[in-house]
Amino acid sequence: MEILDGKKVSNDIKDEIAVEVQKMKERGEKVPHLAAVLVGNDGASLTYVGSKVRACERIGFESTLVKMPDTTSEIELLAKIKELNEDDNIDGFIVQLPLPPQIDEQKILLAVHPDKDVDGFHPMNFGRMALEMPAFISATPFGILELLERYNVETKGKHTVVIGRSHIVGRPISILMGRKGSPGNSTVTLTHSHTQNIEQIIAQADIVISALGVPNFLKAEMVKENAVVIDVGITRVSDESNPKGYRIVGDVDFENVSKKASFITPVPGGVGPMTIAMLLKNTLLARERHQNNK
Ligand SMILES: Nc1nc(=O)c2c([nH]1)NC[C@@H]1CN(c3ccc(C(=O)N[C@@H](CCC(=O)O)C(=O)O)cc3)C=[N+]21
Repeated sequence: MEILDGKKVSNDIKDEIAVEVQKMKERGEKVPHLAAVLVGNDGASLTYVGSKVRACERIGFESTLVKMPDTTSEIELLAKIKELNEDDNIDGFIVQLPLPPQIDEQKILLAVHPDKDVDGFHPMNFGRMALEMPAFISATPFGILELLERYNVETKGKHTVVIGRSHIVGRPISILMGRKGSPGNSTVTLTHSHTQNIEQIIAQADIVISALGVPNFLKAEMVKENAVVIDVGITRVSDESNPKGYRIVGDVDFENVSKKASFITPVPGGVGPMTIAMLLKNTLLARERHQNNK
């Protein structure tokens, strides 16, 4: 069994990006600038956005954190998005999800200019991704592809079973794994809450991607010998012995599944850190495209 070390690979990617930033500086070019909009003060969202901003600092990007109160109206958020769309200093931005209930998420995602949509959540980018056109690929699925590629995990002709059909992970990764090229060329089954005989389907998988958010869902008995197991679950469970008062757990019973898997991602330290690295990669791409369009 080999661990797909997202922590290490994400650090490698950040180092690679830092080299590119240094070259930009030497050419006298403006460095990439990422903005993140955070509405409200959800604890987990604050943590993630904080990590994104810190990562920007580390690699030499500029970053802006826009904090808005949880009473923000849809109109106010749309006005902020318009401002960021028009601000030539900002190469890319994200609106951290989830949003408070008074705000319609779909309206917000549609308002982000596709060229600045480094989350890849706009239907234009999703559609371009599905059609194998150049696009911003959302960071979590992009991170999974990058991990598979860097560890030379064969995906061609393999049966990939995706568990969960969320718009930000399950659905896009099910499309990406079946696209032409490498990683890709996989035969994909997308499973969800209405899937019948899900255990029989998972048992046939060469690659299992679990994006469910149910701790310990995937047990050793459920997976085929030598399967590749990607754990996208991140659930906070309270833990008094941890200084933070919680720890994060994945969907996979790592201790037992790892004995059977050929490759497996840990939680923490697997897909999570890759998400941040690929967001930075998308921001670098946005900067380069922006530069070339001038
Ligand atoms: N507009 C938007 N874009 C996102 O990309 C987005 C979002 N909204 N909302 C929430 C999810 C979740 N997400 C994570 C990012 C990093 C870790 C991460 O670094 N996890 C660490 C541990 C972090 C911890 O200790 O909590 C790990 O798995 O090792 C996890 C989850 C991005 N998301």
